Amino acid sequence: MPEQTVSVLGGGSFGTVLANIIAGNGFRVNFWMRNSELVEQVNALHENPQYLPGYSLDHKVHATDDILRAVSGSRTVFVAVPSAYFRTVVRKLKPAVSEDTILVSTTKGIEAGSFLLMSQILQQELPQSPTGVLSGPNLAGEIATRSLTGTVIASSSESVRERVREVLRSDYFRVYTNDDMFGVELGGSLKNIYAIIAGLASAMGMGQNTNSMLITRSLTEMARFGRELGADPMTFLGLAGVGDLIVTCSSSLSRNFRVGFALGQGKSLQEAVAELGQVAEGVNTLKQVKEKADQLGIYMPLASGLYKIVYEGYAVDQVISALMHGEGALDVEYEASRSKQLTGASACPTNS
Ligand SMILES: NC(=O)C1=CN([C@@H]2O[C@H](COP(=O)(O)OP(=O)(O)OC[C@H]3O[C@@H](n4cnc5c(N)ncnc54)[C@H](O)[C@@H]3O)[C@@H](O)[C@H]2O)C=CC1
Ligand SMILES: O=C(CO)COP(=O)(O)O
Repeated sequence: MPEQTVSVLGGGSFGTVLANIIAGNGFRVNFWMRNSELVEQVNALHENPQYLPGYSLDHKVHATDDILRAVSGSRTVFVAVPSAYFRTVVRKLKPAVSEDTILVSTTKGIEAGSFLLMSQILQQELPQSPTGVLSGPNLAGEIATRSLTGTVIASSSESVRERVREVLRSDYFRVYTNDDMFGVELGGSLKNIYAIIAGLASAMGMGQNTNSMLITRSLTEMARFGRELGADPMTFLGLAGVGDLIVTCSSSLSRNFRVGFALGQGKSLQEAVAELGQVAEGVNTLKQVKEKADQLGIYMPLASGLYKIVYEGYAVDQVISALMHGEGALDVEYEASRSKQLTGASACPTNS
């Protein structure tokens, strides 16, 4: 059987571990990145010294800076570039993809202005190709050390789900499936907001009680927002929802957590982002989600509180005090959602 080719676009840490898992499964991987100097280093050293120094890459990983060559002849293309550049990058693929090319986004962000998720951008720009979304508690640094990891491939197409499982599953990477692509993708984007809050709380010396409350209330808020936008709220109970929320709210490997931590140390957003030197998608996602929640009247006290701190200059203490003294709140919102169905009333009359 001839060697099959898979493409991975984006030479950051996640693109790098994905390329290596796929190559380890016997596929040739065309690994695209913009930076031609990095291409040479990756091909010569079999390592990505900028993003994952010391992590050996399979010899079936071939880096290139030619995006059309990277995708031609490939049936499956993973896109792992930051959301701010996603549309520009995928537009370039037009001449090289067809209805036989499966396109999978791994990017956990929301387009500014349009509120489109990355799979929706794929469908706009390359409507003939079937799409999927890969999401879950997948810190690249831990995948690189072969920590046992679970991920989710979400797509309405069974053949997309099956193909991605075939390409990615391995001894240390288990692939689950979900057909609620919108919910999975939204969960992956929303959790970055709450990871920033968890990082901030950690820098303030808060303990596990606080972290636990934050994660649980964040999950409520995410599911509430998702349900209003048409996601299946049950999706948030899976790996791409609560799973990813737990890991990014608990690990300093998360860039969003680290931005929050820097904010909690009293640094400005600009300082926090500059110090990170990589993309923390939650910074933009917060803006998009706050705007959407305001437009639709969705109650999001945690996201709104963070927005006040980050974008409106409120003192952290003032925001925390308002949250802690909020009006009575339900622990589990099942009753609230049921009463909404029965009465048509707002789903979220209570405070977080
Ligand atoms: N790093 C991680 O642990 C995980 C990341 N993700 C998601 O995957 C996406 C990619 O993340 P990472 O791989 O961590 O890398 P990253 O976000 O640091 O950057 C990815 C790559 O995109 C490139 N890039 C930057 N600007 C570009 C532009 N204008 N045009 C083309 N390429 C550009 C960078 O040079 C880098 O090679 C993010 O949206 C993230 O949410 C998902 C799961 C885990
Ligand atoms: O999404 C991730 C892990 O699942 C990575 O999180 P960060 O982008 O915060 O590093």
